[in-house]
Amino acid sequence: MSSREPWSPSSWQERRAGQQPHWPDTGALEGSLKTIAEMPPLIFAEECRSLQTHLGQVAAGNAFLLQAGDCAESFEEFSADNIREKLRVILQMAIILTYSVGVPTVKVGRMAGQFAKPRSSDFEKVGDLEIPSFRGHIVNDPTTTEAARMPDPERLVQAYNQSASTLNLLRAFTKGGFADLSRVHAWTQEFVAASPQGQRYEQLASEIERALSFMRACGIETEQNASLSEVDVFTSHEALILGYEEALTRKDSLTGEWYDCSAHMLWIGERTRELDGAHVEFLRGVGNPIGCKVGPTTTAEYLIELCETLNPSRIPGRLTLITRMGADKIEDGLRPLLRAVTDSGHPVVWACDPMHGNTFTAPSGRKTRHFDDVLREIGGFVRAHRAEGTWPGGIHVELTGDDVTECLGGSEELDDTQLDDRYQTICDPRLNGRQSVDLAFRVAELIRDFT
Ligand SMILES: O=C[C@H](O)[C@H](O)COP(=O)(O)O
Ligand SMILES: C=C(OP(=O)(O)O)C(=O)O
Repeated sequence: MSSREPWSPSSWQERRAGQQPHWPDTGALEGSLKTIAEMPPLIFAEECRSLQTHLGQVAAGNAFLLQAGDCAESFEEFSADNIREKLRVILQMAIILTYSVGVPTVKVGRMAGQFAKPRSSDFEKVGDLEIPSFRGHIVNDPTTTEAARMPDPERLVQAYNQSASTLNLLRAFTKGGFADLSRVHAWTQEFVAASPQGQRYEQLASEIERALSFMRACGIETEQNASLSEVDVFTSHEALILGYEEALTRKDSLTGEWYDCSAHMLWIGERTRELDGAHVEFLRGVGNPIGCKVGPTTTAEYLIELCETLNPSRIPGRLTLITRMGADKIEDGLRPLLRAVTDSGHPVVWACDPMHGNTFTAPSGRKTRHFDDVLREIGGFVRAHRAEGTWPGGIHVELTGDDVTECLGGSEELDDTQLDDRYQTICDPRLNGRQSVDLAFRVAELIRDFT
């Protein structure tokens, strides 16, 4: 099929592209895309190859993937504090997983480019009016007026600029001392510290601190050791707006391969994963590690064809299959897929997105998810892997470092009446800092029992 046909950064344009905005002014769109095409790449190809090597370790069962961050990044909630708080919670979760499971955690943020949202409907009803749906700040504004929802190509350039600044700070934090293991206590936020999971984290942090002191007492240099003082946090987003992705696709001078330089890893969403569609066509040709969401309607035949199309050379770490079936469907739905992919010999990373199959509207009218469903989906995912003898390679979650009230449950037993307190997401509900740390401990237990 298409995987054998010639590919170019624009060959997706000959395919059907779902979920694309209806830009009203094509001249302005072309202008923005030209501007972006002349901008420097956001990432280097070599970093993508490094991530692919790490993910190859996940595929082989020797590491665990934590892919986490915002549902949709916001132009308005853009600040150093915001980036730092998100990084803090990712570092906390990663250290919990690494320490408790005993394998390296590969950290990939839904950050520095996660702006575009696919929607179930092109329109939203507001009173008697039907206005275009909000599709993420890279496209339009969430305010419920026709004018605000008009796609604006200037936003593509703003998304590029915000991604560049976010990545810049992320690199500074991860390589400049903030992520040093000796600061493990400092990653806890005040509102998390007082909670039971915050205290559990403090205990783990103290154990790590004691281990570091012990290493120093034995004469092992811990201070100048890059593997203890720096971390790699890679970036990722859904490659949804294909004009934007094409504008950032560059040929690597070292290998002659094409890379989508908007992020280290890109994924295809559940709504745009048709085998002959534009999103699969675009991503099959770039050298980045890529992901694809795997929803409850996925068949084994489809999945094998997808693997053949996206990873014909069967490179470990190239392809991550991110299941999102819902807590009730995952265990039975996943097992035949695990069997088929294993039989085909494709070396994939299996990751569990326990968020997108468990969204519902609460009586208050708020879109939400329950912490228990999130945990149940991961439990089913792990059980399916145990039954089939495969490695439950990672989790993919929507979270924020802030003290939001968007997902129900968790140790604070957040209920529907509290959702309005601090419901700040611009699209889907995210786990708050406490729920995220709690989840990391629970996942670590599940995986530790597995090994
Ligand atoms: O985040 C994912 C999707 O964009 C979102 O779940 C779609 O939501 P909708 O069903 O409200 O359009
Ligand atoms: C839209 C998303 O997920 P899905 O494609 O699985 O619905 C997402 O991860 O933001």
